[in-house]
Amino acid sequence: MSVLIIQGKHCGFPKYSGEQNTVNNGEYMIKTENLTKEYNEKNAVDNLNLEVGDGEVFGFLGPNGAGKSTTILMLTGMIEPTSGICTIDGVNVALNPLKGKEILGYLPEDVGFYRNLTGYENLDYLGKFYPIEKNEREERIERLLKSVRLNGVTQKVGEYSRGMNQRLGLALALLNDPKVVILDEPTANLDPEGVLRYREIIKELEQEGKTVLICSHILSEVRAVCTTLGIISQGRLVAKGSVEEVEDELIRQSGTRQKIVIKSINPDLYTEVESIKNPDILEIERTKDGIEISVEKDIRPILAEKLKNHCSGITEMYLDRPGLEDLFLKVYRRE
Ligand SMILES: Nc1ncnc2c1ncn2[C@@H]1O[C@H](COP(=O)(O)OP(=O)(O)OP(=O)(O)O)[C@@H](O)[C@H]1O
Repeated sequence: MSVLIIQGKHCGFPKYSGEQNTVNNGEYMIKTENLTKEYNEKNAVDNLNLEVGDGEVFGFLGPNGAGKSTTILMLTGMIEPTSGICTIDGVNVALNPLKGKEILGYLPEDVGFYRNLTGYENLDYLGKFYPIEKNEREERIERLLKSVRLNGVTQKVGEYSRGMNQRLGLALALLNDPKVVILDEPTANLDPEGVLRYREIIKELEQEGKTVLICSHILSEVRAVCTTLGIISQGRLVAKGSVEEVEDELIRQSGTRQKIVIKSINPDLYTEVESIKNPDILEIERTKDGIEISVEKDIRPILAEKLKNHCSGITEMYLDRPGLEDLFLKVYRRE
């Protein structure tokens, strides 16, 4: 998806109807209700119900063609839903895209800028579309360019590397000091130093209480910065929760076993664990230096508590399960 923010060809905002267009969302900053987008009689997004709370850093994941970009285009008011609604901080963005733009900062996958202007000139020109005083705008531009390490760069954007272009895109997404930030593949073109700085910026946004939705295929990156994750597949939300909860769900969907491995010289360990009645324990196996417990979810704190008085011979206890990337591949390779 290649988008020029504000003036690009994809900015075909639906007209503001003047209807009542805010709803009470409780604490949700991003909310979709039965959000559907149909293309060629097929639902790219299919009755999607998504809720992202105030201050969450939410990772929005899914295999190719799952409907992520289509969802983001609806959240940013760039395309209209076929049915259902989406709100940002209670604002129905399809009915009031201009209000939505005040609340929202958006970094598209390929952000387009004016090639014959510098980074500063681009931000200054595009920043004039926001209701920000000149002095405030200039101060923010200086600060944001410094934040993305582009301060003092006098090159025209046409001479920027892809990474520099993406960093400028992040600065633009934050220019209106948005409550909600949507980032589409924000690290795709960044070098390792750029990725580190990006992570710091996300931490800063989190500390400022912003709500951030990050769409990325780089799962290790998502895992590093996101407090919650959601997985969309065939236009529907199939898992949502903390990273651990989503991993648990993928383990379930993939039929993978996760194990708690306990190393111990204590011969009574097997019997001790067998006596613990916990529905998340599926199977216990003896190994040459301890036991392996197949579990529904990570119950190490419970085991540690139950075993603390009995099994002084425990030398090691760890969870053995595939990471998010492996699980994702297992579940979605067939799609
Ligand atoms: N403008 C369009 N016209 C017709 N079909 C479309 C259009 N945009 C998207 N689609 C279809 O909708 C489905 C979802 O596409 P979308 O781009 O939202 O997926 P995605 O999750 O962002 O994928 P990727 O990870 O590859 O970017 C796909 O089947 C795609 O072919």
